[in-house]
Amino acid sequence: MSDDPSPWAIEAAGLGKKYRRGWALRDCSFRLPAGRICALVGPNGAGKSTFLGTATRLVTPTTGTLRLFGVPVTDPAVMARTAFLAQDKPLYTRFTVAEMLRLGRELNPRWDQALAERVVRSGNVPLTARIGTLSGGQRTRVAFALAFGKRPDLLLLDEPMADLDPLARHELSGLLMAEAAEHGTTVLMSSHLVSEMEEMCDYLLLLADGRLRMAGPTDALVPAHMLVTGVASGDDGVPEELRQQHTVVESRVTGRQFSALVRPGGPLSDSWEALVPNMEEVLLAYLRSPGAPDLIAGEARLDASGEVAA
Ligand SMILES: Nc1ncnc2c1ncn2[C@@H]1O[C@H](COP(=O)(O)OP(=O)(O)OP(=O)(O)O)[C@@H](O)[C@H]1O
Repeated sequence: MSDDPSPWAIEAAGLGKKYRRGWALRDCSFRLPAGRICALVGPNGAGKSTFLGTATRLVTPTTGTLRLFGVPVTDPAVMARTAFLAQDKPLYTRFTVAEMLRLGRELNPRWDQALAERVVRSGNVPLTARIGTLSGGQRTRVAFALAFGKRPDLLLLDEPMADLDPLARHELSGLLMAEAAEHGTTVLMSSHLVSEMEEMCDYLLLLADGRLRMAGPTDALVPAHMLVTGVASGDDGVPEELRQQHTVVESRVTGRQFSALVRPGGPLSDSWEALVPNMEEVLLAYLRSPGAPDLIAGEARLDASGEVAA
């Protein structure tokens, strides 16, 4: 989208949402380049749906600002460019599938009927069936068809794959990646299926307890870590040299051996064995270690006033 004022699909600056029980999202600042497929991960209650709610104007932030393609999310112009697949997949149960797609066509000027029908038909969902008679997974497919059919520039998906069978997940994630690549669509997708996210996504946001713990391109974040094992030494078994020269995200001592997930600050000692972790190992280490320093990659950094952070 060359005429866009901004190469950033999402810019969040100091974004926060406070409910009576407390902060659901706190001081969330990052930016997501247009055209990326981004995983939004984190434990239950981390604030993922709350963030997606702010991007779809269903949730009004308590603090901060959010811009989509350089335009404040409060500007009605951005709504035509986004599609949202909510966790509970709200659809009209009395409508038939065909009527639901017709509604999509009438409400959206960029509607792609052929694509929407392809998504529905490839799951053998009859166009004449009433939504209320469909299985959970079939309804999800119809909701996918509505979101894809809108041909959005930004597709926001809240746990889209949760009730799909493995075959349907595979097929729809393939379609999602192909559509995104062909049309330059930016996708932000929350999910607990980390290994699937690792295959699909090239950008990552990790939320925990309402806070952004990690943000950036996956090929910058994941390889910034190593799994290190060696002979335990020192007071608590974790070698002092490891702590002094590298950032230890998580460590464990079993008998005479220590193991740790670290962000190397330089070459690692030859006396330790080092392996490259996968995305799940990195995410789990951060989630088990709330005190570990956050990792916001340079490209993703924005400060609370919306300036590019150092
Ligand atoms: N409308 C609301 N009123 C009060 N508290 C809310 C509301 N919506 C969310 N919360 C709280 O905000 C926090 C974040 O919730 P949110 O739904 O954003 O988490 P999530 O990461 O999407 O979780 P999950 O993986 O379980 O879907 C939770 O503690 C939740 O109880």
